[in-house]
Amino acid sequence: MNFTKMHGLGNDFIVVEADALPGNAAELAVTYCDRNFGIGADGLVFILPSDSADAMMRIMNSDGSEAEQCGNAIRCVAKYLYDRKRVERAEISIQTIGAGVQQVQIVEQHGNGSAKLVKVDMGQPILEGLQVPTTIDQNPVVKHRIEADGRSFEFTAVSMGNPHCVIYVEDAVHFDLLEWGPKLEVHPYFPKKINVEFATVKSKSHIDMRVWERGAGPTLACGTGACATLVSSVLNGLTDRQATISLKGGDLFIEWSEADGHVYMTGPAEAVYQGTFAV
Ligand SMILES: N[C@@H](CCC[C@H](N)C(=O)O)C(=O)O
Repeated sequence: MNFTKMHGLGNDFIVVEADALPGNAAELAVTYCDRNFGIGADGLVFILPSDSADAMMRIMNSDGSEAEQCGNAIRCVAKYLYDRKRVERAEISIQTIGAGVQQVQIVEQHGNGSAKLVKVDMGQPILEGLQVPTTIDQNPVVKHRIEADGRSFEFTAVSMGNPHCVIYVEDAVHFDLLEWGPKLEVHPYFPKKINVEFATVKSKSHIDMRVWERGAGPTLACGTGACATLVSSVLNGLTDRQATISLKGGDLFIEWSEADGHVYMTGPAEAVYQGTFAV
């Protein structure tokens, strides 16, 4: 199988174009996402035919679980389709499992010649607690207390098609992600587990964020996590509706539009190399 290694801000993927999802997709993800015995990646992404969009994206986390949506991967898929002229327009539609068909735009990066950014209409966030899903019947779930291993946090729950729990801490950059991420990911509040974002608001338009991803662990960036963090920060009265989210791998620009209630994410996507692997 041919693959292209791609990343969005260091959140990296093995990207494969195929006619159908292989029956052993989960096993392939575990094998080839392994950073020592495989190619190494946070996820295995399939670009498949779609009846309702230019293409369909399906993503397996590095532990083999399937995610409903992935913000950094959708930018990579759009860039792949554009660069290979599979779609000869700057507006590309991509079908996802958890967030329907999303519109993606390839945009010029201001003041940087031919470099391109990718802007995605990530749709409306889901805020009903039971829909995120959490076990909490509230809408929205904001500043809700959660206890893990003797420590207590406050979280806000947001789904961008996939579930997120946003927690504000004093210093997200130096926060002990490896200790608290895995404990919160599997908390009983979250029937489908959860992606955990630790955030520090620097100003009304700037947030530092670090992420522990469901099924992948600590990654350098999370697009849906950045969207969830901005939505949470607006709900908590901490920021404006537009902000730069600084992740370990770089910055994403996120806007929660007042006009249509959709979240828009803008950031880079890069291809690194190509290869083949055995199925
Ligand atoms: N890195 C992603 C999210 C990937 C899926 C996630 N681990 C999940 O299981 O929901 C992003 O950029 O959004």
